[in-house]
Amino acid sequence: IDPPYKDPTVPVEDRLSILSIEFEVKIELYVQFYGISTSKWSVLNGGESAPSPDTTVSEWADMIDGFQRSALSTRLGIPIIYGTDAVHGLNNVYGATVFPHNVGLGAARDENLMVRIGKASALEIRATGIPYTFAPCIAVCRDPRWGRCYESYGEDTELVRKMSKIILGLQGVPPHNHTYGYPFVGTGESRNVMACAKHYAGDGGTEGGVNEYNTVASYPEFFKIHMKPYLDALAMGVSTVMASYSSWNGVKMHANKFLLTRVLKQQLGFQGFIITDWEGIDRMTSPPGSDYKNSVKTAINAGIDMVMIPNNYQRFIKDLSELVLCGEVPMDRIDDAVRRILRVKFISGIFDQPMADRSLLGMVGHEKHRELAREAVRKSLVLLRNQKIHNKRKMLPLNRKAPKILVAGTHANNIGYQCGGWTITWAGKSGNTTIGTTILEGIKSKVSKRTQVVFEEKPDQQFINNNSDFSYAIVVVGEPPYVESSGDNKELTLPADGVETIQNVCEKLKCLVIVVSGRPVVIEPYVEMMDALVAAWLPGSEAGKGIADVIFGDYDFHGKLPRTWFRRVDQLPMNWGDLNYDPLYPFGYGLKMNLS
Ligand SMILES: OC[C@@H]1[C@@H](O)[C@H](O)[C@@H](O)c2nc(-c3ccccc3)cn21
Repeated sequence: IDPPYKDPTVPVEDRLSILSIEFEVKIELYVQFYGISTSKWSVLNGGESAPSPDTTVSEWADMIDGFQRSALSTRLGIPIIYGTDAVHGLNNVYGATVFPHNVGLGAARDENLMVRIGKASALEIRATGIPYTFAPCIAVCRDPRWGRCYESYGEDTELVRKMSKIILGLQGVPPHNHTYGYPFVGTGESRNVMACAKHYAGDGGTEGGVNEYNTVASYPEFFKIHMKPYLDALAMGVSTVMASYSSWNGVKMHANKFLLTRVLKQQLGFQGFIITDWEGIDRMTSPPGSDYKNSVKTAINAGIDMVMIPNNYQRFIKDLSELVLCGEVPMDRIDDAVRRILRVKFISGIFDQPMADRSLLGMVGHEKHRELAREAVRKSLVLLRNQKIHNKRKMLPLNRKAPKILVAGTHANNIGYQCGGWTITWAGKSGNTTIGTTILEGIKSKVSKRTQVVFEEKPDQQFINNNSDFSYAIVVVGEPPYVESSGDNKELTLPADGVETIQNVCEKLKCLVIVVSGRPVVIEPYVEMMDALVAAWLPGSEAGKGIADVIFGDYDFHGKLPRTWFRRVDQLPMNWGDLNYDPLYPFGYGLKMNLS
């Protein structure tokens, strides 16, 4: 007969108490690490440690079910929770729907769309057997020089709070009388996943936008700008919160007992679990890991419940065991962490349905999800400039019956570029990295059969002079993919080949420039030569269809800037509401074509 804690009809808190007593040796903490698993631990893949890019969904499910079977075969049979960064769809898995990155969703400002994206993402995540995603990032990016600015919904806290509704799609909608701060995951047929509000807190406020650095602010300012989105996450029943690598006023977040325990757990009443970032304990010191045992003590006593350890988990267990045995980490701190993790595991349904639901395999990359992503692309585009041509009609919407058009630019025919970082691989890559529609393909499918579409990635002046019969040109340029610290950038200039293409094309032809980037970039010097300018952010796998829908006039523009578009980087940081606010285009700016 199964022990009572395995009986789904027993209330969660009772299952919790029964199982907690069952623990033979309580000092074995839940160690979140990659690779091997046992009953009390869990498993994850970081951005770069997923199986090979061409792993099929069913091979993912086989792998994770394999981990789970080993966990269930132990004495207590406590299932693991496998975590992954599905931050804009199931972005690790080839063929999954890749939604626009958060900066574009912030431009769309559509809360209902966020819930639908969360639901669709949860179905695709669940198809692999994964019950847990390290999303959403609810950072409030205050400086676009930060390499993770595209993971933030915008510079404005209230906008980020609204977009955090994706949690309701990922985890399901809790009942109206749900206890504030108590984890919620729907376990019905909707197939939800555990979410993770990250990175707590102030990750988007570091000085100079330097990743993992230091956010300087008074507590009222820090709370108002960076912590308020966590109030919404707790209200929606977010199951987990990830601590930030960064510091507040010089104190590492992973060591901050006031913010982790006093505020988040005690004042706000968060009853899920707090997880470190990857090697977050190691990075509490410089060089990383240089005072490891003391960092373990500080982090666990500060309120960390689960620890993400990709490699040397044996050292962690040894150090923590010694710290508990000699009383430097109290047993009731361990009990609290274990209860929180088990609570979330019970609530997630993983005890009752530990194995992958193979009936969901067809959900990955489903046409309905791609249509949803196409809608998200449409709504994320921001029209920044739309000039009259020869004092007649405006550049946009484009004439889909034009006899001959030029499509140019490094980002016109490149799935990897339009998806950005966190796509198949951690940093993302150039080329045909997954299934989707490039911007060139979208244009070709939208124009008339008689229209000749010429694609030239980097046309020189000779090419333009030899082809003066183009009706107009569409130039698609932007940033190459980047992730975390590799995206930190003080100049924020377009790559030289992008600037050259704009100049070569737009000086001679009527041109629409589409910028594919994770953030505003330097464009003021070139704007005057553009007849139209669209910010497309990092639109994902369905960029081609969504962009063509709008620039040819089937839909009007909807997006508004989720962040200030600066003139020069020496103005940064510069956010809506600052004194000396002198942007090229202000927060909230966005034109329409006013289609009749
Ligand atoms: O992928 C797991 C987590 C992710 O959820 C966090 O948002 C992110 O800060 C993060 N950085 C690394 C990571 C950074 C450098 C080297 C190796 C891994 C791993 N992770």
